[in-house]
Amino acid sequence: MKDSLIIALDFPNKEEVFQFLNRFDDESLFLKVGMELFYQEGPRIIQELKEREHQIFLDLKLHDIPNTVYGGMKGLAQLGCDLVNVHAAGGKDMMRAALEGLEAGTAPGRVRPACIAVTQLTSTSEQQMRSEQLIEATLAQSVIHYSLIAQEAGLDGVVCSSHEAGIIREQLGNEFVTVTPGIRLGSDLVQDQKRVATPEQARIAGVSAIVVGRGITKAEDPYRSYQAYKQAWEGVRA
Ligand SMILES: O=C(O)c1cc(=O)[nH]c(=O)n1[C@@H]1O[C@H](COP(=O)(O)O)[C@@H](O)[C@H]1O
Repeated sequence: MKDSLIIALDFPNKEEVFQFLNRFDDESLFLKVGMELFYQEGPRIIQELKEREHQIFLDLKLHDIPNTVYGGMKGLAQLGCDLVNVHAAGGKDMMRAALEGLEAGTAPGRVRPACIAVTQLTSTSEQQMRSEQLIEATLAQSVIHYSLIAQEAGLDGVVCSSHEAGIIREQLGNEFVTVTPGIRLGSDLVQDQKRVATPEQARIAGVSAIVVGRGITKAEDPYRSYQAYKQAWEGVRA
């Protein structure tokens, strides 16, 4: 996952997905399947993308009681995805159960999917967090706290914004991965995101992998836009 640019396939059906992917020839990509696509196409979409040699982040953000998350993750592990996620707000016991489920569902001899925890969504501002979640700490403190409990639960890393990635790396070490959505090139619209950064800023912050959706998928020329993001992401060394 290190240094990856993950493309968020936020499409309503697989026809649009494959139309989009046809522009990439045989390039092997890191693709994120989220709830929009998965709820329509189901587990088969993962299999079809894996058959084309892509790496898959299945982003279903599980958040439920430990027993339910255990069962959910046991099933997801059998799909052969590379990365899955939960909400850290579900708590340490839930995150431990997620890992146990993944281990139970991974076939012998196979590597279990990596598991990361969403801290504070990149569409959440500090003001919103305070007024809606009644958290009095700063947004960065909340993200670091969630990262700490995710690490204590044994998870592989977190989803956060590039703004918090540097301090997480400093406090929790280089092995603990940070995956950051909310990535925009200078000229792109911010839309519903609140904590955004450019690929260059993400690289300088020491982010492990960036997630880009609409900046590529909704661009007039998606392949060209992908190249522009990739160049910005790969062109800067921390
Ligand atoms: O877990 C995620 O992937 C995620 C977490 C988060 O805090 N913010 C966030 O935007 N995402 C996802 O990352 C993608 C960002 O898409 P764009 O804003 O279109 O680049 C979407 O698919 C979101 O579901």
